[in-house]
Amino acid sequence: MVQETGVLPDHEIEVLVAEGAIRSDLALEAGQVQPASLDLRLAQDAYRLRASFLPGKDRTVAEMLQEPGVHMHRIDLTDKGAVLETGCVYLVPLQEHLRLPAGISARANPKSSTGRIDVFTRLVTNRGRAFDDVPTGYSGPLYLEVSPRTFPIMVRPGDRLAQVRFKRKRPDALKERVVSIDLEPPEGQPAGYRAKLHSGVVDLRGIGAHEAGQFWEPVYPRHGRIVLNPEDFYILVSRETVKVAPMEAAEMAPIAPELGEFRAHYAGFFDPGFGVNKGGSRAVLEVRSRDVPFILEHGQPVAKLIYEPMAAKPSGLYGGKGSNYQGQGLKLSKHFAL
Ligand SMILES: O=c1ccn([C@H]2C[C@H](O)[C@@H](COP(=O)(O)OP(=O)(O)OP(=O)(O)O)O2)c(=O)[nH]1
Repeated sequence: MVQETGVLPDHEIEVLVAEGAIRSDLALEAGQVQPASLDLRLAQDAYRLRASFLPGKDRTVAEMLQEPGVHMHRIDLTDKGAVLETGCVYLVPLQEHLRLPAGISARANPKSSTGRIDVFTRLVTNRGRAFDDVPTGYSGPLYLEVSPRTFPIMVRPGDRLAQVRFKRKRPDALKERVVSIDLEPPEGQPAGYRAKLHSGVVDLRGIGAHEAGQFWEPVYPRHGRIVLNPEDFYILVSRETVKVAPMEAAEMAPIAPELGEFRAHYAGFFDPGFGVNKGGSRAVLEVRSRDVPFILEHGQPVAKLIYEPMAAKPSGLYGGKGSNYQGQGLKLSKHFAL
């Protein structure tokens, strides 16, 4: 049954494609429509920006890019791809364009695999005054701001770094669940991983092709505690198992600004069906401390999951073919082999 309000499932996203509300230069690929989101694909070039920007209510992104000093150079991704460097901000046009009907808005997030390699992405739209939110009625192109933080990344046209959810009206949250950190792993096992700096390029097409030990070192807590070094990026795991029912979609959000100077996630969408499996699935958390060293303790709340209703049940749920993180415990991104 289709609800008045809620997050659109795969089959309703396909209707948006058929009706021209989602258009793209090339036909959609298999797996691009997920249970409650659409993966967005990089187009053919990338602009190295001097600094991140929002166009503001009177300008398109293309107009902004033409202003003096906004971008430093254009990089062609089409030949052998290109390496995006750490510490730099890039803007990449996406293959997908939107012409949203009244009552449908969209919201983007990095994909989990993107967040897990410490690549920060945000969606930018014409006349946009906020990142990642696309208002109802938006008609125009989409751009992705990409900034690799720890590892340089090799990208090519068609790579899918971010995803977008579509919402009918403004669904009220169904519930919230606090997510806390697990720093008491089984005997002899790490509680997480810390990224090694200056370790090499991560090729986004290289699934399982990178030796984990070259890029990560295991983290072993003492007495259920670790100290986050402000320069470093950590992959940790939730103490709770997370479950998202077929008629729900969840998004991870900061728990409260007063919680301290660290952030516990970059990639926030949890699909319908996630964790609905024997044994459950943990949330993988991307953690970074800002400015000061920070003591993290077992069971400390670090984020919350906000659950929203689906507008209808998806035809496919998370955990089917092509899902990389169902049933996960502590897990690095799919690019690494342990
Ligand atoms: O910070 C996060 C974000 C997501 N997830 C889980 C829930 C989500 O349902 C699943 C897959 O997320 P996403 O679709 O963003 O990842 P992906 O990179 O596309 O992986 P897959 O290929 O498995 O879809 O990973 C986490 O554990 N931590």
